[in-house]
Amino acid sequence: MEGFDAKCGEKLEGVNVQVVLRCRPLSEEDEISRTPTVVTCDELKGEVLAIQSIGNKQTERAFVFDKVFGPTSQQVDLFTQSVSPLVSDVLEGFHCTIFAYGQTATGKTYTMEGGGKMAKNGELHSDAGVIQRSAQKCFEELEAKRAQYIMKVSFLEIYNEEITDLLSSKKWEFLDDKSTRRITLMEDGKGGVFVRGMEEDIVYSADEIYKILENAATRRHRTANLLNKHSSRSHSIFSITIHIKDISREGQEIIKTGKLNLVDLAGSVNVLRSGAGEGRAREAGEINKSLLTLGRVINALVDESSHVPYRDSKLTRLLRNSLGGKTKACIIATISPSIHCLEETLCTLDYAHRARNIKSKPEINQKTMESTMMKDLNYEIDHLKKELNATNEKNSIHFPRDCFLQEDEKKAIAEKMERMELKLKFKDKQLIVLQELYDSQQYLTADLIEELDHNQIKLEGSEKMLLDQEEKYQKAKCVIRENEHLIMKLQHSERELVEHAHSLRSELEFNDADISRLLCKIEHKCNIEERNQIILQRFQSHLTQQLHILLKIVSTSVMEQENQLQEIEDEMHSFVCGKAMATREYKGWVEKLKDLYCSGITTLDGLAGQLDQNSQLTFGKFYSQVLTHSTYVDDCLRGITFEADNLLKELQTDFSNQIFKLNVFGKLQHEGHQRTAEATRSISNTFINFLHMLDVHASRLSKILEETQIVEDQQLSKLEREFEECAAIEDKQLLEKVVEMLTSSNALKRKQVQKAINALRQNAHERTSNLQKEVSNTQNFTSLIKEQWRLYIEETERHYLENIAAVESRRFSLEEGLNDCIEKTEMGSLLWENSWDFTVSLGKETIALMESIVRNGIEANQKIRADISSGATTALENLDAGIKALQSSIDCSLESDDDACEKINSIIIPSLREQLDLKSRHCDKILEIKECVDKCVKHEYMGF
Ligand SMILES: Nc1ncnc2c1ncn2[C@@H]1O[C@H](COP(=O)(O)OP(=O)(O)OP(=O)(O)O)[C@@H](O)[C@H]1O
Repeated sequence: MEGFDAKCGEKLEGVNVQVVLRCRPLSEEDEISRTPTVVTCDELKGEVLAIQSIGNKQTERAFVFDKVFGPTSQQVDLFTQSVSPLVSDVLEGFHCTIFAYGQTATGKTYTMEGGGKMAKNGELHSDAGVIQRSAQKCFEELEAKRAQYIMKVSFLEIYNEEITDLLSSKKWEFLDDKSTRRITLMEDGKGGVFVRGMEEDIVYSADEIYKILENAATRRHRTANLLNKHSSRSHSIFSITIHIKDISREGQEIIKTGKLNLVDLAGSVNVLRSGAGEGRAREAGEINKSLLTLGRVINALVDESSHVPYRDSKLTRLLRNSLGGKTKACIIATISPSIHCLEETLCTLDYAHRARNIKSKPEINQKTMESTMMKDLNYEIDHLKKELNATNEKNSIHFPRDCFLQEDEKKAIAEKMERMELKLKFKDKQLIVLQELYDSQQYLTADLIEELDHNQIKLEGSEKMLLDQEEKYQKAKCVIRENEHLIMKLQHSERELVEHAHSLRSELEFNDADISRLLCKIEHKCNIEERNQIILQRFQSHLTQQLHILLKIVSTSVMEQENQLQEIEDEMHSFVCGKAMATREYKGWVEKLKDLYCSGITTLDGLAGQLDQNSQLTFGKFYSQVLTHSTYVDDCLRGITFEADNLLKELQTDFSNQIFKLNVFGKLQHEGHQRTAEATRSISNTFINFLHMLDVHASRLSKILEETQIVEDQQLSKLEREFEECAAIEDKQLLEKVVEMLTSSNALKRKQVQKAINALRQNAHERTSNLQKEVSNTQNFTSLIKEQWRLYIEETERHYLENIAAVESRRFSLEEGLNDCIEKTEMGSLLWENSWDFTVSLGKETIALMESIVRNGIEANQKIRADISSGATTALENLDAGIKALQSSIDCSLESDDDACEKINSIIIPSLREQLDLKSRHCDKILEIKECVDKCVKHEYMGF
């Protein structure tokens, strides 16, 4: 039908595509959940307002369309106002297309096919869609005009860029055989396309169309269940073609051909939001491809671009004439008022609004009967054959009733039928020949497919080998990982050993620090002893000084006594001289007194000498004791120092031995590490080489595979191309030179196919031998690497055992050395404890001795003091007795002696006072010495 001669058609000026908008009501769920609406429809103005919230702002976007149908609009309203005029145009000979475009579930199918409820008693249901209503209108109008017509319908579905004929009843029985079910688009050689293998049903009433729709719906339902198909993801095209016989103004018989395409497009759902999985994404992608291409076609048409990408999808190829061509087009854009669909709604509104700018140049398709019959005969043969088959099946011939209204026409048609039957027989023969050709082609194709399968199997074998290699590679990787793990463990144990050695070293250092602390203590002790010596020396000097002072005081006192006695003697001498006469008789008494005094003084002198002697003796004892003590301490310290020195020297020697051993051990460890590192480095190099080789082989393999694929693809596509070309050429020429062409074509094809097969075999053979070579290379290399790896493992194990033995022996010797150290340290500490006890006991003994010495000295001094006191008392008593005797002798004699007596008294009293003073000073000094000794001994020496 695309092949009508347009020159005879009426031409109209370019008209814009009509775009109507339909907004569905809210769904029940939306009503229940009180979903807000964001779309307002003004049917009178033909305007739609969409309210958009961006942030806190609300913006309204207005879109104007040719017609707007709000949520309350009915099916009949839409049909009457927008579709019905187009149906009238179809009956005038125009080609018209109605697209339903919009988001999923916005009512495209509802608008086109209705709500599923069919007509009852010839009355359409209020839910009936555009298809039913159009069909009804066509029949009603044609019947009303009593026109002669033939009406045919076709129903196609495009899903994943594959076309399915929804009318082909036979084919639906072989759902598994995809090749029989799918039909293809072919170029008609005049710039148009036709659907090869598509069935067109001749219909005589609207009811038949309803039935067809019902059947197609059932089939689609079955397909949906079998292939997980859904109307949302497929495009459907329902076409009604009407050939109407008419009389032109010039009185010529003409045939007008009107066609109405009713297109229910796939839902324009956002692919990303659809949650499509891998398979679904492909589906969505393909649908998107069709929709995108439709969008691009619309854009190109709006922009009046030089290239319109009709060929990019099957949908646009099929509907090429419907947009921007000679067809009148109407787009019914469907939207939902729900806020949840706002984004898609805005897209639909933009898309539809833009489509309003598309212009097309509709033409009436009408031809004279003769030319139509002549020119379309070839095209009609196929269809007539089908019609004949259909009528044969029903055992009668069906033509529209109106075709038989006149006898002339009946005769003409009968003649025509005869002619056509003859032609049909001829065509049948041609068809048989063609069928044979087709069968031979099928065999060839089957052979080729078999060859391809064979190659595929080989390819799969190669892939399997590659997978095996990959598996081996993975295993080798695992072994490497295990060995790495082993090496890491070894390194870990080595680290632990080093840490242990460090801890031992730190313990030794700690012991060293202990020993140095002990040395410090010894030094401190020496210092204390030195200080004690100094204190003792100071005490000694102080005591000597005090004793000197005491001696001095005693000698001064003796001198003073002598002076005083001298004075007394002088006085007495003068007294004696002055009073020689008067005192002669008392001379004896004085002589006696003098003797008494002399004896007292002598006693005192002896006592003082005794004191001096006693002090010197005490001092000598004390000094000798101090000397003995200091000699003891010196000897003791010297012995201890000697012992400590020896001990320290031994310890130092031990330490240096240990350090030497540690150094040796560290060196050995270092060497072991180096050995391990070198071995690891060598093995890693080997493995890197191995991996590199594997990479090289793998890349070579993939390259070979790629080359094979490319070559095979090229050859196959070349073969396909050649076949296509050949088929196309044959299609054209077969009608004229079927026999010659068949022969030459068969020979040519055989030759080409043979050539291609030979080339394929050759290539496959070459690739297989290459692959085998590569695989044997890889195997050799892998076995080499395995051997190297085994050697490496053995060497590593040997090193590991050696290292462990070395570490064990070093550890043992270190332990021994340390035990030695510990024993010596314990001995040292025992020695120090003994020396400390000895020093303490020595100190205690010395203190006790000194105390006893000092106590004896004090006692002796006290005794001397008591003796002196008793001596002095005796002397005083004797003096008192002498004086009393003298007084009693002179009391009654000489008053003049009073002066002499007073003078003597004046000398004697100060002398007595001085004596008392001397006595008290002597006592004080003794006390001072005692205090000083106490202080020295208790506070400074004993350290209280
Ligand atoms: N204008 C309307 N009035 C009443 N019901 C409607 C209307 N539009 C759509 N519906 C209902 O909404 C549901 C979905 O509609 P429909 O299947 O026609 O959507 P669709 O756009 O064809 O979806 P898809 O793209 O998935 O094929 C149906 O149950 C239909 O009855």
